[in-house]
Amino acid sequence: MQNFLSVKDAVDVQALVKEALLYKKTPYADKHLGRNRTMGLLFFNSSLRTRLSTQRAAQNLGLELMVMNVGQDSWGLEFEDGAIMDGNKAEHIKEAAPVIGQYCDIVGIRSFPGLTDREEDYSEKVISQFVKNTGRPIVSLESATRHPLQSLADLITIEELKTKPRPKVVLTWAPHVKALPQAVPNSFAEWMNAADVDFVITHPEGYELAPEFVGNAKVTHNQEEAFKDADFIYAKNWSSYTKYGQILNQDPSWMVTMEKMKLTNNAKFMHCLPVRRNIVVEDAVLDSPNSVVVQQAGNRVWSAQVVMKQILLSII
Ligand SMILES: CCC[C@H](NC(C)=O)C(=O)O
Ligand SMILES: NC(=O)OP(=O)(O)O
Repeated sequence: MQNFLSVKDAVDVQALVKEALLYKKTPYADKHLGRNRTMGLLFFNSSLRTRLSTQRAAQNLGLELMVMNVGQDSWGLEFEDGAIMDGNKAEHIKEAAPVIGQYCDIVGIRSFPGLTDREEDYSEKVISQFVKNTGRPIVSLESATRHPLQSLADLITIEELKTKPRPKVVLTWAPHVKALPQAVPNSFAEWMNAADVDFVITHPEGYELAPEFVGNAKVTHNQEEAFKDADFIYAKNWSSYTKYGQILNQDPSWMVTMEKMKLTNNAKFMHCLPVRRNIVVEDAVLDSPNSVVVQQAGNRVWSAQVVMKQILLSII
């Protein structure tokens, strides 16, 4: 595994899930694999789960760690080719990335989209420049259009909790007070399309995701219809892709409630977190035994650990 940017970097998705579940039972099985190796974690944006779970996974593999908040701890970085750097960016990615590559054997990058220029965001301008210039394997800690470590953890959770060979999994849009990226739903959709699940996406009109992520999923604007007989409900807000970065709808009727969960086949409730209680989902659902959001977040360690193992095996 050269880089981990999307499901395409997982040669065998099911094998990755099985290895991750094995790590869950034996977390220190490869405790020395990362000995004398260093991983750098660069955050352009906030994080709790990604920041802590990737550090724990690295520790389980004996990796040394460096963590940096880009822009606060380091210089502001310029990504424009040919830029005349007379603004507030002190360093160009063409220097910063290879220098980081001098210190780190693997580099994780979190960089959210700007949500104003769709072409720029969907070209993955930031993470692709790190891939081009660092000279080391790059792991996405959520990029402009994907969040693969989250999606692998989501699939691990579904695999360990499913009660039938091919569960019905529903990705439902839910309201939010801010315009959020499409990265999590995009990534969840492409991993579900790569898994053996009956996958349904439901959202209001105007929130269609990019076709390359929707794939063969069934799509409906009727949320109640989608919830019928579902085994997993995955709630997430995202801003419009078609009217890029806009909030078109804050209709509270799309919030996930116990009433709606009663339409399902006793479904588990999933969310990548952080979640806005009583905006995205009502307290009663999050506080019910059907909510698996904490177990799902715990699986981020095994998701990161199995990816780091694959990357380490490619550089040792
Ligand atoms: C893991 C989710 C990170 C981010 N969420 C927020 C609230 O910014 C998002 O929606 O992409
Ligand atoms: N789900 C997730 O990636 O959480 P953080 O943004 O807190 O890392």
